[in-house]
Amino acid sequence: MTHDYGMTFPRLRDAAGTVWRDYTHHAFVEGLRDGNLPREAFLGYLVQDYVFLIHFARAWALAVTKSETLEEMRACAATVDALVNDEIGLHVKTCAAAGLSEHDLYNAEEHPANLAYTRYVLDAGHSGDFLDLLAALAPCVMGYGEIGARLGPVADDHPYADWIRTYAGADYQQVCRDAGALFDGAVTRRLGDAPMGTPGWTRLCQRFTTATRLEVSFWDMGLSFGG
Ligand SMILES: Cc1ncc(CN)c(N)n1
Repeated sequence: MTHDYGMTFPRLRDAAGTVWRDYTHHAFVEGLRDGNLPREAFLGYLVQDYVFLIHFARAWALAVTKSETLEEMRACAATVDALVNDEIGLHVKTCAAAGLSEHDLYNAEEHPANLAYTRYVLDAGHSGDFLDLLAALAPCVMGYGEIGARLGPVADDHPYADWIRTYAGADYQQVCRDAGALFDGAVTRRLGDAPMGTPGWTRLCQRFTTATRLEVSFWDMGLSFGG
């Protein structure tokens, strides 16, 4: 499946092998698709995902500081904005309907799977360079883009219509295309026109695949809330 998320992303996705499918076709995702995911699993996941997005936005803010060009800074800053001002609105609205305030969400205790993922991404940025960080960030952005595109469009009475529409929607798909263009430009700038085969490329593949595995663990965590 291709959604015009640039050239770098599909190469890293292919290098990740079956782990990518484990993530994008996980039982949790299939439960969202057919509507049979238990509500407790969804809400437990959503609370954790709110906290995830807070730390994920911190990681994109770190990417602003690791940028080498104004164009890179602007693209990373726009992603911080999309996370804390758009995507998170889904979580706030859905959880409010279930009786949870944003204060409750912000102060929720982090599940170890959540902690492992977000701190891995932040560490990729602290211990590595801009590309290390982008490679760790990419599975999150583009994976949900692929999932949303596959699960949408959806009927109004689907139990997970809001979630699916958020990721299938034009705004989120644009975030994915912008991130893909950012990634392509950053790779060309730092690794040249033929990045595959460079030592830097091998590291990117490792970062991307590890972050994808952490996405699988995140869905596993979500299912564990289902009782
Ligand atoms: C764990 C996770 N991964 C990705 C996304 C999509 N931004 C998300 N909300 N949560």
